Amino acid sequence: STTGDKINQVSSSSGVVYVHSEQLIRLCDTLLKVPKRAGMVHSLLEAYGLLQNMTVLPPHRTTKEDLTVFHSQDFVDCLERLNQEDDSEKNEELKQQFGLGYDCPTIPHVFDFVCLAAGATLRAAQALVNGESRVAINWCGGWHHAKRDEASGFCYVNDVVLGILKLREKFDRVLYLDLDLHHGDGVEDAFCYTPKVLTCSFHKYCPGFFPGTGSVDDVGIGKGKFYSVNVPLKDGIQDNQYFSVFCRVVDQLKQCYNPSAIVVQCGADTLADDPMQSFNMTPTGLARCLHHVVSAWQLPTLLLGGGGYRLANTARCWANLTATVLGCRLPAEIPEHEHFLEYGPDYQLDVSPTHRPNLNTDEYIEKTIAAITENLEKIS
Ligand SMILES: CN(c1ccc(C(=O)NO)cc1)S(=O)(=O)c1ccc(-c2ccccn2)s1
Ligand SMILES: [Zn+2]
Repeated sequence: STTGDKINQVSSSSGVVYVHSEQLIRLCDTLLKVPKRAGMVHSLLEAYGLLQNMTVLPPHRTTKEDLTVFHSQDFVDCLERLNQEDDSEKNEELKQQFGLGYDCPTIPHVFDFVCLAAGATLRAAQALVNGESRVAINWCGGWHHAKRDEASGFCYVNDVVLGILKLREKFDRVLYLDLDLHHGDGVEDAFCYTPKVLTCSFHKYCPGFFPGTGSVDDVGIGKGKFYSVNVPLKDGIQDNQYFSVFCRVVDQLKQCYNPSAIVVQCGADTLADDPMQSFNMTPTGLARCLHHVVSAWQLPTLLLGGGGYRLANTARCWANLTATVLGCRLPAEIPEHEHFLEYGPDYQLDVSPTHRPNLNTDEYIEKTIAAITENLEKIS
């Protein structure tokens, strides 16, 4: 019947995998810096009817072996030991050793969280490797600061590195784009010696701002030299200027690196009104950037979450990005659903920029892009 055809037509044509499970949401909702955010994101996607257009798959339950593909055995053993909430003295010293102190306090069931968050990114990457879809999404991933043997910057596991290593089983050259407000240091460090993964991070860069790395002169090492790209920006940047910088950089990367797959970390702490009070972006601005690479390039694409501390705005942003890759428009009114009241007082999908000075002068932007262009000439 035509109805049946229409339903088949929608699911097969979108070719988007969305990794989800109630347990994944439950564990992510316990994260101290983004409490309940995972549940808000998922229920907004559901309220907008976006889940019907995607293939929803459960995360892999990763084993310790899956995690030690990148992380050290000692670090993974420590996370497993801390899984039961246990604040005994002997653990205090152990925690310090693995960065589980200040920014990354141990949450209950931290090992269960790590296994499912990484497992969701690995299942998404596997879908691209298997050819099950062209786009795969894990909004519970994108923890880009975690190091091989240390938690850092609210990140307990580097699911991004694990996902990229999974993609490398099939794709020769992986381009990593990090749109989070913060430098994607953990991912850059993991791949700074190899030309097989080109990491490109757009982030706030100024004295004293976490993590402090990611200057334009930070280009990678050895065989990886010029395969780390950094786009350091100042406070107050808005949609149009960001989109212009974004296109001028990524179009060069497409041309001179010719990636076979891309990974985009879509951290939403760049949005206007985020508690980080830094950039002045809107979900529409980020969606234009994503559309430029995902829809125009038609490459296997892995989309991940990240920062974003105004929780309703982060949900608005990732719903917008999900609709963008599905090619469908969302009504401007937030639909009635469990978390509806969190979207007051306007209950609108879009977020407006605030009135804040933009410190990114045209001269600064031109100088930065010129330096990046000069570096990229070395790999053309
Ligand atoms: C540990 N830090 C990070 C690390 C990573 C991020 C991040 O989002 N990375 O993508 C943000 C802050 S930090 O030292 O800058 C901060 C800790 C707490 C911060 C805070 C908390 C509330 C409002 C504003 N800032 S910033
Ligand atoms: Zn961030």
